[in-house]
Order: sequence, then structure tokens, then C-alpha cells
Amino acid sequence: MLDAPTPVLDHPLLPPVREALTRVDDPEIKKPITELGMVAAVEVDATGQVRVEVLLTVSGCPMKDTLRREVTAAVSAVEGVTGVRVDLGVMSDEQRVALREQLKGGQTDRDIPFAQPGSLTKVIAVASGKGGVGKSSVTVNLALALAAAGRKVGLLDADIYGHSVPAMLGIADARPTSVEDMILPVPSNGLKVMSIGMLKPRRDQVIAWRGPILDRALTQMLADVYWGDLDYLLLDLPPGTGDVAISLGQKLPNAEVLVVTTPQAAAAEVAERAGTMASMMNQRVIGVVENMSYLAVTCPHCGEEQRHEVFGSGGGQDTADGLTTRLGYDVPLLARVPLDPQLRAGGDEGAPVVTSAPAQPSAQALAALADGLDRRGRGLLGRQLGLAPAGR
Ligand SMILES: Nc1ncnc2c1ncn2[C@@H]1O[C@H](COP(=O)(O)OP(=O)(O)OP(=O)(O)O)[C@@H](O)[C@H]1O
Repeated sequence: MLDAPTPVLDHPLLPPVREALTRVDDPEIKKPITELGMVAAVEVDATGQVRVEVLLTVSGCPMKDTLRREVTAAVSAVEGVTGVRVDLGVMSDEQRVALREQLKGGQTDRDIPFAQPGSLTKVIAVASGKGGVGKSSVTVNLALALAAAGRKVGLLDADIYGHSVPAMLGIADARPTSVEDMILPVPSNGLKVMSIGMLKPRRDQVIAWRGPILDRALTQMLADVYWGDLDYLLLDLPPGTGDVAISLGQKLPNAEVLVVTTPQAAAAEVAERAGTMASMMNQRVIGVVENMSYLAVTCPHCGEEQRHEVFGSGGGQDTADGLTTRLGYDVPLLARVPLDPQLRAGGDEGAPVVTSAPAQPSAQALAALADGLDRRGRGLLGRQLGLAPAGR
């Protein structure tokens, strides 16, 4: 660690160092630290050693090591700088209130930014009729594939029964930082993540998410979380047609719904019900994803791929057809995702398959789904998605 330098006023390195700091984003808020009032001091001594004082939003901020590293890297890259020392401080209450006001920008407390008429964020709620069909796996991988394509993606885990999204991303014990009453989503793999499970003080705590508590939690996750500008907000809904689906339907009537099912006829029937419920809440059902469609096995003798339809066949198409008939508009089958032990392992290990094993057919099916949705989202509304359901 360098000794505190004796600052030279008007040192010629001050402007380029300040400029370099404008390129350091707060890892949680994703805006330059210079714009957030987080740079309290910049000093340069006669030998070119720099001291930067950075104010954290809260003491014990989980991102402080990242910030220190990024500030050091940015300042070190300035020509003429011989050393960097980063001192971390903490914002005062007044500074935190000012930051909160700045981020909220005139928005009143209970406003949900995604429900405002001018919102450019596409909200996609992922629903299923029953549990265990792979809804969370689809949501997480879809979010990552969209982020890999350069989109700004928020991921909200509203599954009160499972809340498995954080574990799938390897952040099961992460808790969001709060600036006053504003919650900063947890950054992970290029996503901004918030889970209903993160509102509990401890991971293993049991809460009966019902009635007013549930409604307050959902409002908190939509209105009190600083999501910033997002291209997509993906929501992992609990399975079925319960309180959360209704509550979110009221809060986000402009959300679009993606229904996940398996090839089983019984699953298709309940999936259709989940889609119908979304439609009753005025949400548009944009398509169906059939997960666990088949297991691809390479024949040891002839080398050919054989597809075993472990859970039967046709459920995805039946759900799509059923919803098309019921809702009176085209609800296409958008993807068939094969059974894949690597998809399962990726979820268990916090390394989802689209990023950890992108060549896997399951990862490719999910990436193609993301691509199709994204092309549609960029103004090709009404045109064919160009998604060739795998295996058809
Ligand atoms: N295509 C697949 N191939 C292999 N395993 C899969 C596949 N899809 C999901 N799984 C595994 O099935 C289990 C259930 O998946 P997941 O948690 O995504 O389902 P879910 O529908 O969100 O369930 P719930 O709503 O009950 O939380 C997980 O262990 C997951 O890794």
C-alpha cells in the first residue's frame, strides 16, 4: 500500500484520472461512480501517485473488492500514473438520500416503472401449470442468452415455492444492498437478479407468502428495486394459477407470458390452464416451450443419434394448439428443449448450460428461443419468429 501522497493542486494528471473514473460503473447500479456522487476525492502527488476516495453506498458493501479493483485498473491505465491507492469510505445518510432521489428520478414510491405507458422494457413472465417442468431452468438460461446477445436483462424470481433462481446462478446466499428503502438487485453473470427468497433474512427461513405479505413483497420487488434501464425483465412465476399470477397480472398487465410444459398430456392440460389465467389478466401469451422433449442417445453400433421420448410426445404442440383455440390468436410452440444431464448439472452447480456448455443441444435450443424472442422484440411483431422447433 502506498503512503498517503501529498497532493499537488492542479496536477496535470488530475483531468485524465478524473476522466478514467467516469468509465468505472458501480457494479450494482451500473452507472458511472462519478455520476453517483461516489468519488469523494482524487489527489495526485509530485511523483504521479494517485489517491482516490470512493464512498460506498453502505458499509460492508458486497461489491467493495470489485470496485477497488476496477478503480485501480482504470486509474493505473492513465499514462504517467505511477501508483494508485483507493480509500473506501461510506456515504452519509444525506448522501444516500440524495442518491436514492437521483436514481428514482421523480418516480413516486409505489410506481412500477415497467407498468408506465412509456416503458421500453419487455416484460416476459414464464409460467407453468405444474412444478418441476423446468420453468426456472428455462427462465435462467433464456435470461443469460439474451444478456449474451448484448441485452440488458433483469431476472425476478417470484416463485414462492421454489425460488431456485439464485442457486442456479451460484448466488444462493447473496443478499441485495439497500440504499435507504431502495433495493439494488444482485449482479450476476451480466444479469440483475432479485428473488423473493432474498427478502428473507436467512435462506432457510420459512415464510408463508400469502395475502398482504405476498403482495407487499411483489410490489417491493417491482417498485422498490432499482432495476435501471432494462431491455428485458424476465419473471419466474410459481407453478399454477395462484395468488402470484393474479397479483402480477394486476401489477403488470402489459407483461407477455411464456408457458413451459413437458411432452406429457397431463402436463399440457394444466399448462393450458396457466396460459388461460394469464390471458384473463389481459396478458398476452406469446408461446409455449416444451422442455424435456426427448433424450438424445448416440447408438454405440451405428453412431446414429436416437431420440427417446421419455415423457411421451406432443404435449408442447397440444398446449400451443389448445391455447390458440381458447385465446383466439396464434400461440406457437417456440422451442423443444431436450433432456440433458448437463443442463441439470449446470443448474445444480450454479453454471447454467447456455454459458457453461453452449454447444449442448439443450443450450442451443434455449439460445435459439432467446434469439427468436429478441428478433420479435426488436419490432418484427406479427412476423413469423423463424424458430424451427427442434426435431420437427
Ligand atoms: N431439459 C432438462 N434436462 C435435464 N434436467 C432438467 C431439464 N430441465 C430441467 N431439469 C431439471 O429438473 C429439475 C426441475 O427444474 P426447474 O427447477 O427448472 O423446474 P421448475 O418448473 O422451475 O420447478 P418449480 O417450479 O417446482 O421450482 C431441476 O433439477 C433441473 O435441473
